[in-house]
Amino acid sequence: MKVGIIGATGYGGLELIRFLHNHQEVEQIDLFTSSEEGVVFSSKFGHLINIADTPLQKIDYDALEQFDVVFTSTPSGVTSELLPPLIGKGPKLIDLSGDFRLKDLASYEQWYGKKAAPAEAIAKSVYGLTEWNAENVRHAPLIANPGCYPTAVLLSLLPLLKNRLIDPSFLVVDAKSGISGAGNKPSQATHYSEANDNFSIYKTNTHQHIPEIEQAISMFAGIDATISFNTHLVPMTRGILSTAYAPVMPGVTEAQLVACLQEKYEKQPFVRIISDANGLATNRVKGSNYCDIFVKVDSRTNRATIVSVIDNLVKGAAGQAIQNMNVQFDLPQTTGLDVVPLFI
Ligand SMILES: NC(=O)C1=CN([C@@H]2O[C@H](COP(=O)(O)OP(=O)(O)OC[C@H]3O[C@@H](n4cnc5c(N)ncnc54)[C@H](OP(=O)(O)O)[C@@H]3O)[C@@H](O)[C@H]2O)C=CC1
Ligand SMILES: CC(=O)N[C@@H](CCC(=O)OP(=O)(O)O)C(=O)O
Repeated sequence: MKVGIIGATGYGGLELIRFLHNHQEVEQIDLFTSSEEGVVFSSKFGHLINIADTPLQKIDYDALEQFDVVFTSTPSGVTSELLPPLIGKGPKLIDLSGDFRLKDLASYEQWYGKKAAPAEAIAKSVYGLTEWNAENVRHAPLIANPGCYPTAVLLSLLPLLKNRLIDPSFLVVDAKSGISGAGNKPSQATHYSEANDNFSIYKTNTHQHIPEIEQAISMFAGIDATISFNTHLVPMTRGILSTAYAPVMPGVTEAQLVACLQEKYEKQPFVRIISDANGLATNRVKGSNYCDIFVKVDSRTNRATIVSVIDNLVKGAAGQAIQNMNVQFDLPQTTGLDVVPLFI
């Protein structure tokens, strides 16, 4: 397979290269840039010497049409303009940004504060939450790869919501992310002296992933839910830990919640249901495509505590994107992604 990556110099792009390099069906990886044409990639990223010694190429439609797959890992507002002319032209398109996730254009413009992609292009995109949408992913010309937080939140909540085991009218999600979630562009919030030894809430009640999570709950669980969702910055590089709270439906036991999650994911290679929360931490999945999930009912409040962890750059971005590529090319989902988490 011949693969192109636009946004290769970003964190998502670097993770795509790391996994695609070890993917046995990928024989060529070309790297594209909007700002550093001609720069030899390994001269910029020394850890890739003898691995990616090719020059960065200018983004060019004729060149892009020759690939089997084009990944885009660019800031929001870029692919809404860049990708529509390429849809159906040859390569499968897998977009890591939020530009094609929301089916409602007004919602995108409200939450992202940017102009939405053309309606016809959005209509052709398929939401790439692999464990829930593989059949549609297989045939899609354009995959909207899910956001990092929505991946962690949805994988843990959807089975319980779909089976009506928890009450969707009171869903509270408290999520925390490592700093690489903000990408490679420095900012005040990610400045070492302000992020290190600190813990902060951000985008309070206004995070752009709220409509994405609500849309997916409607799409996959058939429920119109309104969630409380907040995000926090943790002084670590990678990882997301999401803690959700929801009332348990009358008569439902903890054992039923666990069984529901186990049944949904028993044949899915990347989702693991954990029986003991002790040790449930981002380092269990660091560098890997795993999502680990734990559920426990608080018998005093009759509310369930539902916890999930992912690596934001892998299952939350590049790993899931390659998992979707594997589905599209009828390869085992684990191809190129079968790595042991780093842990330390
Ligand atoms: N970081 C994460 O954990 C996650 C990120 N995402 C999403 O994935 C996308 C990429 O994220 P991330 O890798 O962190 O971002 P980065 O900021 O690290 O990298 C983005 C890259 O996009 C390229 N770029 C910037 N502007 C343009 C443009 N106008 N046209 C083409 N390319 C451009 C840049 O490369 P160059 O200058 O060489 O063109 C840059 O290196 C974002 O939309 C992000 O929201 C999704 C899930 C998780
Ligand atoms: C820590 C941090 O800043 N994380 C980013 C993740 C953004 C992201 O992944 O953006 P899209 O999915 O919307 O493209 C954030 O919370 O906005």
